[in-house]
Amino acid sequence: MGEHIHTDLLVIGAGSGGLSVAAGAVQMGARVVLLEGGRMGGDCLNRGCVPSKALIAAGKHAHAFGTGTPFGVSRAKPRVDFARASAHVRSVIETIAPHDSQERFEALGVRVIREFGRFIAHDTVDAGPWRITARRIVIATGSSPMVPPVPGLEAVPYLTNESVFDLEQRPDNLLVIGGGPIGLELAQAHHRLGARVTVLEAARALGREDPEIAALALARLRDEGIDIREGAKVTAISGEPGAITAQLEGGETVTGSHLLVAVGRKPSIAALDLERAGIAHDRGGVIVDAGLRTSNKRVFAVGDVISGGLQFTHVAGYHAGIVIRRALFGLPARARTDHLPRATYIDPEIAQVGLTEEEARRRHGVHLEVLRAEFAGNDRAQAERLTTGFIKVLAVKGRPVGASIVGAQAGELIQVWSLAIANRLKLSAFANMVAPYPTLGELSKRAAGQYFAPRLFESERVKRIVRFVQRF
Ligand SMILES: Cc1cc2nc3c(=O)[nH]c(=O)nc-3n(C[C@H](O)[C@H](O)[C@H](O)COP(=O)(O)OP(=O)(O)OC[C@H]3O[C@@H](n4cnc5c(N)ncnc54)[C@H](O)[C@@H]3O)c2cc1C
Ligand SMILES: NC(=O)c1ccc[n+]([C@@H]2O[C@H](COP(=O)([O-])OP(=O)(O)OC[C@H]3O[C@@H](n4cnc5c(N)ncnc54)[C@H](O)[C@@H]3O)[C@@H](O)[C@H]2O)c1
Repeated sequence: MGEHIHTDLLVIGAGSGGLSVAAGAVQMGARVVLLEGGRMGGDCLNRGCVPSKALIAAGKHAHAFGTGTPFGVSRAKPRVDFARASAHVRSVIETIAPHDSQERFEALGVRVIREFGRFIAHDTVDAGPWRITARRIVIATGSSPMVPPVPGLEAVPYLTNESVFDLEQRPDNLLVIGGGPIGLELAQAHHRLGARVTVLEAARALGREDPEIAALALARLRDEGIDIREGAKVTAISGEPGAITAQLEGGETVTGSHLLVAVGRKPSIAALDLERAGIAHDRGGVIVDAGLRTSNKRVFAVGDVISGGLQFTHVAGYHAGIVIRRALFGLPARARTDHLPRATYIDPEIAQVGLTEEEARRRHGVHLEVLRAEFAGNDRAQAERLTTGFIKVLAVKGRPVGASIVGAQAGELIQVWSLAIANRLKLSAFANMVAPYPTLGELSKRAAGQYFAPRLFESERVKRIVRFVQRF
């Protein structure tokens, strides 16, 4: 047995959530121990956001060879060196890695132990030869790819987000099971780098998004040549390396050289022995209250491991702030969800914050006003021929309660709406703002303007006032 460590805060997992908790807490003077059994940086850095966005960027360069004609730049067939694209992905990870590294965290004063942890008591965790007893413990163990119980799947080589970024050779014909953000981002990136891609989605692709937004995005992906099949339930898998066949309900079969499974996530809790610490959980993960506290009062959870939570890096970071306030300062901080944005980095990009139109209509009924601005009506979008897309703002009594965007830079454009919803700003805040011309950002002002236009331009009262003032 190694050392028995006593500390203020023990963080289990050094991914987006755990690193943020550890960095914040140690800089505020707490004694912090951080456990990481795998790679520092967790999924986002090593197998998630960072490699996927890097591969998408490579795909964008290849795609640009075919889109210049309207600008007077003739099309050409790109020669893609997939191994170099992979090297680019690795080098982006390596460049960012020092920020999440053991060295950096040790320099901050965190005691980093590279072992998997498991509870042995309410306040104590074993990790390799170490035993750690802590006043507060944060579970930040994240999630791993869910593998559906499809007969035959285990007998063929299949890829997940844990292996797909290690490919050195382009898959010629990629089958993707799952039409969520992981499936579609990776489908488009590989397609642009020269793969044939078929997406098999059991229900509706982009099923969480506003249906109008999903429809527009999916139409574009299909136009590009990606075969997206919805309502395509895979009932069996067979084959061998290089020729894998998915059988669909109804009997149809689809064959590809590679298979990527992207059907959602399962929480990483199996090895934690949560029962030993009296921590309630279900299939979705660790159960927490609004303050992110588990059924064990000294234990909190952040990020993907939370049951029913939103699984994004920025959400894990937001959770970290709540836990620091509660665990270190005893403040009654509570996690909100109404202001949390998300973006899916397909082209056209999709972004959402707050309620969708459907949700807003259900909650606010006749009080809901839907404000829109089309990319085609924006001068910068015209200049760049980025005219596919729109922004939809859901407004109630002069305030935004949600915004949905599809189109170029949606993830950037959503941010003013995140700011507005987080701070309960009124739409008049957008009217007061001046946006530089010509920018896509003017779309937000245009959408907000839709709220005031009928009130100003169609109001008999306003017209009477103007006529009256003009007499003097
Ligand atoms: C392909 C893909 C693309 C994505 N793209 C985006 C994106 O663009 N934007 C976005 O916001 N989100 C994205 N995500 C989601 C994002 O990666 C996660 O939401 C985020 O990583 C969650 O952070 P976390 O800290 O909860 O967990 P993780 O980052 O998974 O970290 C958990 C860590 O805990 C460690 N661990 C597990 N069990 C133990 C244990 N018992 N003891 C010690 N250590 C343990 C693991 O090794 C891991 O390092 C993407 C995910 C994937 C898979
Ligand atoms: N841009 C981003 O921020 C980003 C990118 C990737 C992932 N993520 C995060 O990771 C999470 C997981 O992503 P995901 O795409 O794996 O999951 P998801 O749950 O969002 O989508 C999975 C899809 O697979 C389908 N599916 C499930 N079982 C199936 C089956 N047997 N056959 C065919 N289809 C099936 C579902 O209907 C669903 O549409 C996301 O919810 C998100 O939080 C975020």
